[in-house]
Amino acid sequence: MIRLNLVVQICLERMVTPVWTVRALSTMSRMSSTEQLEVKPFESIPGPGGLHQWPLIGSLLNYKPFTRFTPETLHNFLNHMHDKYGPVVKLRLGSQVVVVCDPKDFETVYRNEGMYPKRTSFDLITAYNKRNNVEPGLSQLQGEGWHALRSPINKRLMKVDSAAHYLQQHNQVADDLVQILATQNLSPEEVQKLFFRFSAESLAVVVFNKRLGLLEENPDKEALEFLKLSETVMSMIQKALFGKSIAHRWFRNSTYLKYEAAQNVVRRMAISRITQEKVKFEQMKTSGQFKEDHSNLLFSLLSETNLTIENVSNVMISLYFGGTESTSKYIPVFLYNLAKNPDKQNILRKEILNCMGQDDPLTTKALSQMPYLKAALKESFRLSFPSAVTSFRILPVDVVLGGYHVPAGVSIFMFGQRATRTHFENPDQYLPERWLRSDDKTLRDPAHSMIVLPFSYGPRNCIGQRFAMQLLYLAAVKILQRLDVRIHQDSVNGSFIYKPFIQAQSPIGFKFTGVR
Ligand code: HEM
Repeated sequence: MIRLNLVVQICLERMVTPVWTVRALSTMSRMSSTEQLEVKPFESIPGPGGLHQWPLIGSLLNYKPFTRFTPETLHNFLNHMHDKYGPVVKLRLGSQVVVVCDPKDFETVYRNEGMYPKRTSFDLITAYNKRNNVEPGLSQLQGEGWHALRSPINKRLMKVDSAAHYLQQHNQVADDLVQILATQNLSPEEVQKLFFRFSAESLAVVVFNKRLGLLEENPDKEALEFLKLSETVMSMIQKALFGKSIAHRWFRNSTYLKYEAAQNVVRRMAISRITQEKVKFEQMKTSGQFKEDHSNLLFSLLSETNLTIENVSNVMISLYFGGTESTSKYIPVFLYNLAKNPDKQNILRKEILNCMGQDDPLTTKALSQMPYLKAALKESFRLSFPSAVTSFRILPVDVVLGGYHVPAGVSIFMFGQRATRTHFENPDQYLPERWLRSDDKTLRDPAHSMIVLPFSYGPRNCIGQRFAMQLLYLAAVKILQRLDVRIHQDSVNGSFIYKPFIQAQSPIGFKFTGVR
């Protein structure tokens, strides 16, 4: 029972897509009539049989004490399944799911997801919304309702320069982060918390139009309260996601009550801040100071006449929660790959110092001159994928995956992590060079564009990816500009788990020393 919940959810929220890898899907060839004749029936997809296919028990049998796997090592379990059964596997993971690991199959799934791609929503949030009469946010909605909310945000957030509007303020937040790392001797746990504060502070600039002061020596009481409650909200979602709470669906258990109490206050605080900004916005409009250029996300959404304060607040809360945990967890992973590979770190630092010196802020111009930085992050995504499964979809139509017929309505997991190993030479090495273009403009190590999709793909991909990339670039650039990053010998050695985003099994022991 416990695992059931986990299973469906585990993968659904972290599917990943970078702007740079997207290739036109129209290149996918249609199947010939001979190939269609060879399609094997759904029933013949290999996978564990017998009790393993039973609705409830089947899911439980995947994990400890029946196997060596846990929900946090789902990626290892899925690898084990593919080793045993091949590239298409049928499993019980909550419901019956089909897991695929061939990028050609990912392409087929994305190509057939339709206008309103479907992903299961978080049941804890759904329960809260229903009981409190709160309108669902982006990640909870499906169908036309999802599309109606996503469209106005999409046109703003997915613009090439959507994050750049906040770059100056984000530089300041990153400077504060580096100052703390350079001057304070923090424990691995404190460094991890610091990255959380960095992400929360940076996203607050976007969703509330102002800094909260979380990196100050003595942050203000309300800001700290907001941070603490945000942490409670996220840890309760995590608990429900991992099957440690299931009863919240039917009654207010302790996980639900903690979530509800924290979420009520977070919502109140968010609505109050956004209402204050609305007043400011109205004044700017009256005095003719407001320019309809969509670059300030909050003002721009407040200017939409069909969105209420409640709608705008819901969107902003979705962005804040969608972005803080994911980004803060990935910063140390990226740094870990650079710290473990000092030669690559030095190449990157050289590029940074060539483009912007030791004290300058990161600008869009400098960013455009840093191919190694982009390759370094992409290679980090390949080697240390942010989520156990790239993406998860329930399709509206039948498809053929790996030669098997998969009917509409079946849950499909796209297990990109396996592809990030099988499609590359020296897959366990951190080699940013594999993404650099050589003189003849061909990739040195060409790979299918559907393999490394940290933000998933298509109309339901990660809406905050430009912000995530900006913060990851900034954290790396600003830190390497001033500091050399190493790992304490006794610290983690590449052992990562997923909760639901990647994180080191225990906080990484970084050593930061000045490079001046
Ligand atoms: C390293 C950081 C991040 C990773 C790896 C990540 C990954 C993902 C993935 C994989 C999805 C599901 C996409 C799909 O099903 O196709 C998603 C959805 C989402 N992400 Fe992110 N994300 C990150 C940062 C952010 C940030 C910074 C924000 C906000 C500013 C954000 C907001 C959201 C929202 C609101 C959704 C739901 C979109 C929808 O259902 O329409 N994420 N993210």
